[in-house]
Amino acid sequence: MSADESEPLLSVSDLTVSYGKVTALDGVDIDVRTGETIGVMGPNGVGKSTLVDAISGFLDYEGSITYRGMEVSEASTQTLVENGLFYCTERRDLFGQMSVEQNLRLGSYLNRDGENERLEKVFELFPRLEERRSQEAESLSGGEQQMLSLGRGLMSDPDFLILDEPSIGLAPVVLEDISDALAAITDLDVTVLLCEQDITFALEHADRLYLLENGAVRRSGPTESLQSDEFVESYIGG
Ligand SMILES: Nc1ncnc2c1ncn2[C@@H]1O[C@H](COP(=O)(O)OP(=O)(O)OP(=O)(O)O)[C@@H](O)[C@H]1O
Repeated sequence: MSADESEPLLSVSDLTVSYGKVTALDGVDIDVRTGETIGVMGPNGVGKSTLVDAISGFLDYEGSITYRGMEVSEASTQTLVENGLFYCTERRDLFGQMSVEQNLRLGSYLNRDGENERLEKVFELFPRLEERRSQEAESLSGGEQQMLSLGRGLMSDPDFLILDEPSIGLAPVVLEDISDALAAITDLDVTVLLCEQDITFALEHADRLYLLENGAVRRSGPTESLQSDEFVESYIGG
């Protein structure tokens, strides 16, 4: 069976999420297949964080979100994580007074087998974290905290990594490190859902893109086919 005929790993169907009277997402459909890197694009306030919060089971929603065939609203966070889903939020959620290494080891709390090997891999990807392994997380720069957040995600040995704006607020030189790490992660056959405002970053990494506007999917398709799309061009042009 080719990849296209297989069941999606994640299937979002007619998803609507409201905060009181504000409808943040309105009838969104997204499929992610094993091995793909999917970009979800859009400017501030378009609904990207709402989408990934809902997929990770943190929000009530209408419609359906299935991960490995399980309806997310009916699965516990532990079940989702045990089934390979890991969510790296733009908020990073690090434990500031714990060391870099302790934060990383927390990522593997449900799966200690192979933890030390995974730690070595993360340090290979991010030598700056190894140099700072005993330093408190809150004393890291923004870019280093982003590396730590990504590294902690990898410590869970994920099948499906959800990244909410990994490029946000980073200086270009740090962005290059994050970009290299993401390329290495996708080479490891981890399926990735990448929410991004930075179109250059998304175009570089995603196999397919969904462009959101006002809480709805405005365009979707393979990255190459959207590169010359006039809506995408107008978005790049600002
Ligand atoms: N807790 C909340 N209560 C009320 N409205 C909310 C809440 N969280 C988000 N919203 C609204 O929902 C819409 C989508 O927000 P969301 O954070 O999902 O967008 P986003 O695309 O992730 O933006 P950003 O890139 O700025 O993080 C916005 O209009 C936002 O103001």
